[in-house]
Amino acid sequence: SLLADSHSEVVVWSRNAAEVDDINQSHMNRRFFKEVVLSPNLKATLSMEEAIREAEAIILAAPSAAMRGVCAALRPLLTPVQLAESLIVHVAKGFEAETMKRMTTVIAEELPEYDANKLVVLSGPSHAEEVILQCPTTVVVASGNVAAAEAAQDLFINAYFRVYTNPDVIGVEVGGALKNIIGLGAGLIEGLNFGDNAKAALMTRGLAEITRLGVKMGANPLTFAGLAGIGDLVVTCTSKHSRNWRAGYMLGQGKALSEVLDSMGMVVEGVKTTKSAHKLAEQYEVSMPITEALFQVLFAGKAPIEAVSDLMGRVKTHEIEEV
Ligand SMILES: NC(=O)c1ccc[n+]([C@@H]2O[C@H](COP(=O)([O-])OP(=O)(O)OC[C@H]3O[C@@H](n4cnc5c(N)ncnc54)[C@H](O)[C@@H]3O)[C@@H](O)[C@H]2O)c1
Ligand SMILES: O=P(O)(O)OC[C@H](O)CO
Repeated sequence: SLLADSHSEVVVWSRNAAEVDDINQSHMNRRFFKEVVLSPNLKATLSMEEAIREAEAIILAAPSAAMRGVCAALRPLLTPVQLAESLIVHVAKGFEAETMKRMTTVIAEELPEYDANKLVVLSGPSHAEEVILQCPTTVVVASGNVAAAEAAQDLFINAYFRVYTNPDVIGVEVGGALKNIIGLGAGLIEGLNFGDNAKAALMTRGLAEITRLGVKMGANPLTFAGLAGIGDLVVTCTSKHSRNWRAGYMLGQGKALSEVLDSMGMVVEGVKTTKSAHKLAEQYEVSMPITEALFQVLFAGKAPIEAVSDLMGRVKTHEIEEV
């Protein structure tokens, strides 16, 4: 919808025939956005081949768990011209669960003929529910290739969608993935009725552990002070639109994880990301107490109230690591 506001031909590929019909016939996507009328520039198709035919830019917007499969299906459809010239941008915020790989790594592995350095990640505080209403939104695009990042900036930027560039692909991907864990925690705190001090604490100390792991993985620490770090963390921990926050809220109210996920009907990236980050923390020997607490609640049956009590009772320490 955002791209169709500034570009004449935008085609969405979907597996869902009802969704495709709704977009093509009524210019609506009522499964997700009840009352929004979409641009007539936006078309939908059930055929991936048709969606990417002659595409100058390809946006990969599937959930992280689906990214490898989507790219495997895309590979034989890309023409030599597209492999050499098309921009590929992904917007997924998570890791591959089994391998803990970042999305640009997964995409590069599945599209070996495409220059991996040209891949772009777009991230930042950008709930679709607000972008589609043209509410002012800012994001960051990162690529190892400055020209690719700037091409993505030019592709997406418009009067209500401001796009910054950043060369730090690792930081932007890690920030976008890990903020979802803290979003789950913020919802959980609210579900327990623990108030705003606790939420502020979770966001602040959450950013500390996101930064700690990100830097060990090779990120620039300053990226976490930007849109893909604190920016997205704030929106996920405070917005009524956040699926991660909502899932955490239900957990805090005592609902079981399976019940919560069944009721969402949309991806809650933070659940699988908690498992990945838990493993990454071990691998990189980084302390991530909030992630550990969420891991215990999600996968080891620990009561949320007990997890918070454990967090508060940890051994006393300095705030700033170098001290
Ligand atoms: N929703 C947002 O506001 C938002 C903003 C920025 C980034 N993201 C990220 O974008 C990604 C997708 O999130 P979403 O909000 O669209 O999730 P969603 O659950 O709302 O929608 C996911 C869509 O992908 C489709 N899908 C799932 N598996 C698929 C597969 N194997 N092949 C093809 N299609 C498949 C689903 O049918 C659905 O239409 C996530 O990583 C999320 O973190 C979401
Ligand atoms: O609804 P959430 O929690 O998946 O968050 C969506 C986006 O990442 C917000 O920027």
